[in-house]
Amino acid sequence: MDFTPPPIEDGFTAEKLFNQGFSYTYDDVIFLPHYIDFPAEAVNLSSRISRNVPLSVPFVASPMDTVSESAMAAAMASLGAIAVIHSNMSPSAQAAVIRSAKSRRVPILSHPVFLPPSSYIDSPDDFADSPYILVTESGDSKSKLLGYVSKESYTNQNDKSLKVRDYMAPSAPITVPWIHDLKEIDKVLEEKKTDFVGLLKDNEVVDVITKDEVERVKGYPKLAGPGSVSADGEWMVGAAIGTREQDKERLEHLVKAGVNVVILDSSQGNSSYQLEMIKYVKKVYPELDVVGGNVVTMYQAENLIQAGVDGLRVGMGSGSICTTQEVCAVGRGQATAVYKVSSIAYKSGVPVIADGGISNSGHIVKALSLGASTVMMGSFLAGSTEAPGTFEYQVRTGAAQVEGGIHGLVSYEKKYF
Ligand SMILES: NC(=O)C1=CN([C@@H]2O[C@H](COP(=O)(O)OP(=O)(O)OC[C@H]3O[C@@H](n4cnc5c(N)ncnc54)[C@H](O)[C@@H]3O)[C@@H](O)[C@H]2O)C=CC1
Ligand SMILES: O=c1[nH]c(=O)c2[nH+]cn([C@@H]3O[C@H](COP(=O)(O)O)[C@@H](O)[C@H]3O)c2[nH]1
Ligand SMILES: [K+]
Repeated sequence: MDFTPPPIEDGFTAEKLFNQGFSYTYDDVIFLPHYIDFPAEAVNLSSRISRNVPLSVPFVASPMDTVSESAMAAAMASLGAIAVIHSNMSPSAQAAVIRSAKSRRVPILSHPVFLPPSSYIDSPDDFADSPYILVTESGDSKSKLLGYVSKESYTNQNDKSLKVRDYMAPSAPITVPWIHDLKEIDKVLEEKKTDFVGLLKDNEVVDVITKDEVERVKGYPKLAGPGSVSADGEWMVGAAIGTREQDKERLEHLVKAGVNVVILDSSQGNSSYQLEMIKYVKKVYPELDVVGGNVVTMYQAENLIQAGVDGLRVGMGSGSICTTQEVCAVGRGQATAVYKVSSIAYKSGVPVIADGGISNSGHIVKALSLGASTVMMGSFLAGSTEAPGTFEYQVRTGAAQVEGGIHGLVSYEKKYF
């Protein structure tokens, strides 16, 4: 950068601000504007959730049962981000969620509905949130496709006493292999002049993708990189485990399902239990990245780094529904926690996940500018999965805004408040 800033000390450097004994949350601090000498598009958001797991977009969906299961994991991976599957389910169920997310190629959430030919449709609700009902020989996703009924043809159908076979579209819907990505699906929709296709995996219809959905997702702001695809060409998925004996068996299931990074899910990560688990993972699965936490102090972080973690999850009491500070009287303002832990983690090449308390893209810019490599979100993402598809848009506009936001900051040599 050819611009040399004028020697005017104005505001506080981060070094000074975060060493006065106070603890700041994101909303207690704001950066001073500086000098811009590159376009927002020049900001590259690609990052790493842990030492060896790269992301095109620095967002991580939190291991919460209201946030991260297969739909969120597929959507995050397709956007170049990642989700961490929660562990409030059996090990085999958690492994199945990982497999289902890794076996998709489109970020569109669909829940296909199937009926046998001799059944009736009683109300539009029978369509659930799918615009089509597929008619198959035995009414399930694995049997022969016979035809389909669209929601509007059902509502226009005046004689509701008819069986679906009497008014279904006679031609079986077009199907394509599940491994088709959006571009390939779009081509088939054009060529076959159809409004939707079924995705077939081992002769089972696993998804129904409509033209409208493809148009909607295509319209999103461009994203920096490809989806977060692992070396084996599959989408990347994370998973949370605890630090008890039975979590070692859980981990075995997850590794077999292809998990790419495992997060030790604890409100206080600096414990003998977690140190043991970190050493266990590094010994038994040296190829697997393990993230330790949660931590908020340099001492906690140092212990986990010495034990061999590949990432640190930072936050105590920072989550929107977090009760740690009220319940246990421990925690730290998230801006201070991220700044302090990042200030030593980067010396060991350990990426920091700023976990919790994100409710707007300004918080994301702050977390990343204070030293985090990625931000982990729960409530900011949870609301969007109700309306399938808003989630992708939220992340994409978040990424675009963050590109813009960081744009004004990274031109700093040091950060001023
Ligand atoms: N920032 C925050 O406040 C965070 C809160 N959480 C939430 O808290 C939930 C669980 O966190 P924790 O209760 O801390 O779970 P935890 O599993 O870390 O601890 C639960 C209790 O079990 C004990 N324990 C853990 N491993 C043990 C072992 N091997 N042998 C004997 N005792 C052992 C712990 O000391 C603790 O008393 C997470 O699933 C998440 O929902 C999670 C992360 C961050
Ligand atoms: O004390 C807690 N009790 C809980 O039940 C709980 N659930 C989630 N979390 C933590 O909050 C983070 C998500 O925070 P946001 O919703 O603000 O993104 C998550 O990533 C967690 O760190 C919890 N903390
Ligand atoms: K939290």
